[in-house]
Formats: sequence, structure tokens, C-alpha cells
Amino acid sequence: MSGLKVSNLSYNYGAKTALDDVSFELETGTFCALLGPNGAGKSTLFNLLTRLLVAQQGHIEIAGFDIATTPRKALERLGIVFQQTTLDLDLTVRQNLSYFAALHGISGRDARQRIDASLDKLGMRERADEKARTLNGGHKRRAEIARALIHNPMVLLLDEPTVGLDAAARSAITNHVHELTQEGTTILWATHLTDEVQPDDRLVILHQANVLADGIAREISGDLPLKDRILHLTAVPA
Ligand SMILES: Nc1ncnc2c1ncn2[C@@H]1O[C@H](COP(=O)(O)OP(=O)(O)OP(=O)(O)O)[C@@H](O)[C@H]1O
Repeated sequence: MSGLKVSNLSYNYGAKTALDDVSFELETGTFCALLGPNGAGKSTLFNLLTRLLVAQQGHIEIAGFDIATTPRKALERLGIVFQQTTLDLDLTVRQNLSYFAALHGISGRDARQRIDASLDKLGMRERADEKARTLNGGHKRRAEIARALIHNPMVLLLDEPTVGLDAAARSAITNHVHELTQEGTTILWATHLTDEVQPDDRLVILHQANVLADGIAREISGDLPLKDRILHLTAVPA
């Protein structure tokens, strides 16, 4: 079954083409890294996937629902972690998640159970009653990812979720997010850091509005380290 399907997607800002006939499809439970240098079109793609922008050409299906013709059904199945932190720093982790659950019409015991389950998935249950302000950067991100899981999305988008974090925090987060695929969650992880891509990950490389490569990371790398392969493909440091 298809988790996320992007077909012939194009988007222009006036004369500037940000995406040009972009297509890829992720089976349910796939972890896909979306790699691209600055300006490749990653933010535009994410804005189209979340319907902040409306596609001028092409189609997007989330868990089988077309975002243009069945937007509510499609967006209900989508979770998103933005690049900038959106936690309320004066609330505890649990309060942040409760607020989000309420926005989705989830309350009472159901909300408590979902919050605990989401925090467990990110190894954050013991931090539930700490104020978001007191968390380090890695734990803040983990709390945000847990929050994005409360409504059990089938597809989770993460926009450069590890920016500014140290190597240990980055690795903890990438490992937790990889584990989510075991329950069938489809992940699209935008990054410009090749060391966040694991050899068995699906990898889509975006460059100058086009899909430059799409496949399993180890196969795209071939006999070169991934960083060098991308340099070779784009002639731009990744
Ligand atoms: N509002 C806009 N008006 C005009 N051009 C834009 C606008 N937003 C983005 N662009 C251009 O579209 C192209 C793709 O931009 P986009 O932000 O999607 O890339 P990106 O891969 O997300 O880059 P970054 O990592 O720097 O955010 C770039 O050339 C950018 O300059």
C-alpha cells in the first residue's frame, strides 16, 4: 500500500521554478530521506504536502487520499514536525501534548493513553512533567515528534528536525524515528546532512527543482561515500 505518492508535481514562484515535474512514491512503513542543498525545493515540497501551498500541477496522495479532492481525510493522516520549535516553553511536556490532543478532539483517558504511548516511542515519558523550557535541544525535538504522533498519523513529515543538535542527540532522534516505521508509519525526513542517511534508507535527492536520484541509499552511493556521490551528482557540497 502507498503511504505517500507525489505525481508530476510542479510549483513556480512567478518566473522561478521551485519544483519541476517531481514524482516519487513511498510504500507504507518506508523511511525516506529527502536530501537536497539549499534552494533545491524541499521547503516548497513540504508546504505543498501540508497544503500551505496548493500545487499548480500534479497530485499528492497521503495514505491513498488525494490532498486536493479529499483534503480533510488526507491531512488527518499526516503528522508534521517543523524546523522551528513550536513548543510552548512555559508548559510541561504533557501539557504541550494535551493541548495538541485537544486540537484534534482527543481528550480524557484516550488523550492520556495516547500521550503516554507517544512519549514512550521517543523515550520521553520520564520528562512528561518537566517544563519544556528546561529541556535540552534534543529532548525538545523528541517532545515535538511525540506530539506529532498523538493522532496516529500514517505519514510523518520532518523538516530538518536535527538542525543545531549535537551528534549524540541527532543519532538518538534518527534512531527513534526509524523505529516508527516498524509500526507502519511512513516517514519523509528532509535534511542536508548525509550522515543522517542510513545505507538501507530510501533516498530521494532533490536538486534545482528536480529529482536527481531516487533509490536505496547504498545503491545510490555505489563505491563512493554518500557525501562524495552527492557532490559528484550536484557539484554542490551537501
Ligand atoms: N516566495 C518565493 N518567491 C520566489 N522564489 C522563491 C520563494 N520561495 C522559494 N523560492 C525559490 O524557490 C527555490 C526553492 O526554494 P525552497 O525554499 O523550496 O528550497 P529548499 O530546498 O527548501 O531550500 P532551503 O533549505 O534553503 O530552505 C529556491 O530557488 C528559492 O530561492
